[in-house]
Amino acid sequence: MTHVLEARNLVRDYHIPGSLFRKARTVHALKGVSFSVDEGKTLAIVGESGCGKSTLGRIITLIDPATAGELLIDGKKVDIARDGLTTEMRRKVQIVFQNPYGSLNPRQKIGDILAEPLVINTKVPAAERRERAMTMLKKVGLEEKHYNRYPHMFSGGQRQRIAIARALMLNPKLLVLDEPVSALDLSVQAQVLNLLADLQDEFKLTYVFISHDLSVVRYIADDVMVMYYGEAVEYGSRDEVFSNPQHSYTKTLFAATPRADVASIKARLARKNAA
Ligand SMILES: Nc1ncnc2c1ncn2[C@@H]1O[C@H](COP(=O)(O)OP(=O)(O)OP(=O)(O)O)[C@@H](O)[C@H]1O
Repeated sequence: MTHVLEARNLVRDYHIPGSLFRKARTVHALKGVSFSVDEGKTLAIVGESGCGKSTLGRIITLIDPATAGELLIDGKKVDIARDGLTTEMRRKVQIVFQNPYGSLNPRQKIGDILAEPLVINTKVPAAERRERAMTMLKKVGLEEKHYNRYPHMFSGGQRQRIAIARALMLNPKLLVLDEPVSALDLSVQAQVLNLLADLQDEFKLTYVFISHDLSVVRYIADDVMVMYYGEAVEYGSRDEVFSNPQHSYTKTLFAATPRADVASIKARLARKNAA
């Protein structure tokens, strides 16, 4: 079976120019990271701040280039230097960021926010754009009456639903979710995680879920990759990694994390495991 996403030995260096007070230096943000994700599955990428999670997310989403390595999306090799990237390839991968306040244009109505990816990337006529935006609003648990409202009129959880809806407008295969629930209250986190699980089932979506929160990862992930200073120090199925962490960093990380599972998260996990 072809993986929806495969990374082989991805490397990313950042060159920081020198100044009067400091020598030029290179930050090795990713030091050769390899993994794959199959259709409909979720790979969680965990690690503390600065370990390279977001750098990896930006490379997978084709926002940033890698310095070396190979990236395959849906079996097709991506030019990691980004030259010659096709629109089709870009449409297959979308990203949802942590901050639903910052990622939506405050001056745009929700309907226009959702239609924008279609305006930029397709020739879909206006009436159909409106219809597709309305349909997507309902898929993420919002209503038609929200179409003409502005982002500031929504709660944090609703805004994250809007960001998810926008990411799905081009029917991507892969969603990179960069700390998508970290800014939300615990009960709202559970609702958004359940929505993501439902959308994954419905659209056979593949997720790369970037998080520092192990209770969330435990709920959402099929596989887990633990990163530490730009390296994958642990990579395996969720159960393997959680029940038998190998690396000393992972053991410390797990020991330091409170088990704050929400009741509804547990219920959903039980349903997922029983399926
Ligand atoms: N544009 C950049 N220029 C220089 N260094 C960078 C840049 N982006 C990231 N880095 C460095 O690369 C390393 C990895 O950063 P990255 O943001 O990927 O980590 P992270 O695990 O996502 O952290 P956080 O959770 O805080 O976002 C860090 O040392 C960071 O300082």
